[in-house]
Amino acid sequence: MTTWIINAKRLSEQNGETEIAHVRVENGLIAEWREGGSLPDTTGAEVIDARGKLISPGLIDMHVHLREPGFEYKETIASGTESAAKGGFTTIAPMPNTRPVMDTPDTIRLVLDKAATEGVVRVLPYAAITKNELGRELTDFAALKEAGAIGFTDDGVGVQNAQMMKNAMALAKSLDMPIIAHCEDDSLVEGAAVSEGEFARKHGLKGIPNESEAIHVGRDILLSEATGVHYHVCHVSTEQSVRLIRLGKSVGVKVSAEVCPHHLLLADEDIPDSMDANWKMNPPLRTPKDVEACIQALEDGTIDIIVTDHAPHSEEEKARGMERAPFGIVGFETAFPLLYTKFVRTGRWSLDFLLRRMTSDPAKLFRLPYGTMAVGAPADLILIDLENEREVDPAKFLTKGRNTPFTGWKLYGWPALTMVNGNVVWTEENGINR
Ligand SMILES: NC(=O)N[C@@H](CC(=O)O)C(=O)O
Ligand SMILES: [Zn+2]
Ligand SMILES: [Zn+2]
Repeated sequence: MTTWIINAKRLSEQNGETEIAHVRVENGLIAEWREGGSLPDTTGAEVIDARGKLISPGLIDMHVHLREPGFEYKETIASGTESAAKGGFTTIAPMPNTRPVMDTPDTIRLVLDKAATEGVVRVLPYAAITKNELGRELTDFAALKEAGAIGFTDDGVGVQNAQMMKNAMALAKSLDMPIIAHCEDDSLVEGAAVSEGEFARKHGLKGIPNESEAIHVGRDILLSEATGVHYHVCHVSTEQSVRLIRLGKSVGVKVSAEVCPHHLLLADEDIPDSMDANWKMNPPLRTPKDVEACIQALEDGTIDIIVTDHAPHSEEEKARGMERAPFGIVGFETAFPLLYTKFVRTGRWSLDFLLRRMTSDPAKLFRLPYGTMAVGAPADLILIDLENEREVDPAKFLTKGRNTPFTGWKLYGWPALTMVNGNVVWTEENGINR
């Protein structure tokens, strides 16, 4: 089947300017690009008129929670991938903290099968480092890799024991697989819900200190140096972590890192006094100094990629209040508009920079054949409307989660069409297309 997307705005690789381009998609692959004003011959093809919207490789999100199996009331593979498609994501990597935990080949296969039959975007699952994410016994890495896992992580909790982490890294290295780490030292956290700082002091709450994250980052960089594994730090939120990752990179350790939109845009002092638990996530919102450190780290390449850490929870769970509600906020349907509006439209970043950190950079880091619009590549393409301002309205989300601190924010940069493997899976006009 042939599809032409005509009259799209494309960023030029040479100078970052935009130019009008037309792309032919053939059998799921990008087949041909034409530049300029004159239209190609589209006889016999399906034609999508982009009407000047931006065309980009589909976004790639290497840290998400789809909740299936086990927590279908929070999200399913169907609802989560639909939400991803609406957010412009064509490839997503779900975390294994499901029920059961994705710690066996069968669970990995179940997720892949469900994604193939019920999902609308590409799903690349991680498997757990330890059985049931309890930190006691390693999973069968070789069998999990064989089943289709793309890396190992106990996201949701930190691996508390250094020897366990070192063994995991050595085994992952022998299989040429990455270790992805949620960095959190439990002994320093002790049931706190928000960061140690302004907000915690004002409300007399126990705080999560910055060191609880950075201690694991520092430990694991040393273990990565010792084992040679590709070690990837989840959701960096502190200036201290940034400093350690920068140091690790400077001495040649294979360390990489990711950051979430909320840690680039919000600080603990922004949390409303109403103690709305839609502002509760792990790691917590830190100080403005940490926020600026994360932004600069992303800019200078210390932090490699942007992820959402899309973490849906039910309204009932989030209504339990700041101290009792679970950690996490949804992310797919606000990520690009937030960053485009707050960093590109304000002039701090180029559009090219933002897109690279959400497309080609994650693809390169995890050696995936996506995140590119080169001829021959899978046609994972999105159209983005850069001109129209719209308000964030959780009632319109496709995710089951309504847990976002960004309700009411007025943003630009809304995805308008998402194509995966040459199939249009979502459009703004007609919604999901299976
Ligand atoms: N980020 C969160 O606040 N929550 C995540 C777990 C995690 O990413 O650590 C979740 O599974 O809900
Ligand atoms: Zn985590
Ligand atoms: Zn997570």
